[in-house]
Amino acid sequence: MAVIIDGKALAAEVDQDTKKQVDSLLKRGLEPHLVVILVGDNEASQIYVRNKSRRAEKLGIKSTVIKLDADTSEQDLLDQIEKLNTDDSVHAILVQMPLPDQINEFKVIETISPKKDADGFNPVNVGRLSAGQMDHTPVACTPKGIMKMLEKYQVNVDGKNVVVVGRSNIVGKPMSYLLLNANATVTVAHSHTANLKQLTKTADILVVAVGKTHFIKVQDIKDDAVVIDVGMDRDENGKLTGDVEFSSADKVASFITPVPKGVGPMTISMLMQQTVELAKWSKE
Ligand SMILES: Nc1nc2c(c(=O)[nH]1)N[C@@H](CN(C=O)c1ccc(C(=O)N[C@@H](CCC(=O)O)C(=O)O)cc1)CN2
Repeated sequence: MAVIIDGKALAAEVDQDTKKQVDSLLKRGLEPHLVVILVGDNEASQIYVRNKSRRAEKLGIKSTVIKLDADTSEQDLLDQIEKLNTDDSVHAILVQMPLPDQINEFKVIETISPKKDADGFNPVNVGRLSAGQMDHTPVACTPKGIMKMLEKYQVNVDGKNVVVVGRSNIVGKPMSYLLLNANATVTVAHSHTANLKQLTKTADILVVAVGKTHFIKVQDIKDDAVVIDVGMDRDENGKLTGDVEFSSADKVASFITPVPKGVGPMTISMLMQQTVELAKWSKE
């Protein structure tokens, strides 16, 4: 039976450390400030944004939520971001994804100052990450949280064959760069990959981020593989499930993340940690 990687417990540990750092910054007169922009009324996004601002409050981080109507124009959103870029009291800016169709996601990400890029999605920061320049570089929070999990559970990635299934800008691509920077041999698979399930079966570490309930089953996993499930899907009964069929996968894996309480909780904790880092870097 696999060891279950407890994302909720680890997130609480990260938060404790973040709180200590916030307390010490507050003593020096620096109040980290995160601004989250939510466009529209996507139900899940509203919950995530609420959770982000509650967590920030709990840790002593100032958080401001800007809510914009679903029909907000791209230009209005870009203008709003430009204003925040020049506001010295703001250290971190995040635009909640997904965005309504009339708004070009890339233009939005490109407009956020790389120095205030809470999500690490700006192309300058993605470029730095891909070049292995990790110092003072914000990184996408979900992959960053996964690296933290692997470290905590002493999973050595150096020289391991890692297969990342999914090539999104939020998870798959930054995940592959982080693993490559840590000396893993990384293959990124996606919907056009030939013989995908044969490939996943070769992975020492398998990261799955495809958004399809139980896409990976026990027969697709190598014995003793480490399985990281980034999926957050709903099954036919509306129950939250992952991309991996946990009930069978945990019989062959050495380590596995559950859904919920696996990768998800780490995302917000890493966001809080990154907000504090951006505040610190702004004074260096
Ligand atoms: N600008 C961004 N937008 C989005 C991101 C992101 O990192 N930056 N990621 C996701 C949503 N997300 C944070 O924004 C997020 C999703 C899920 C969780 C989480 O803790 N999940 C829980 C279960 C929650 C539930 O019951 O529904 C878990 O897995 O245990 C945190 C953050 C897309 N947009």
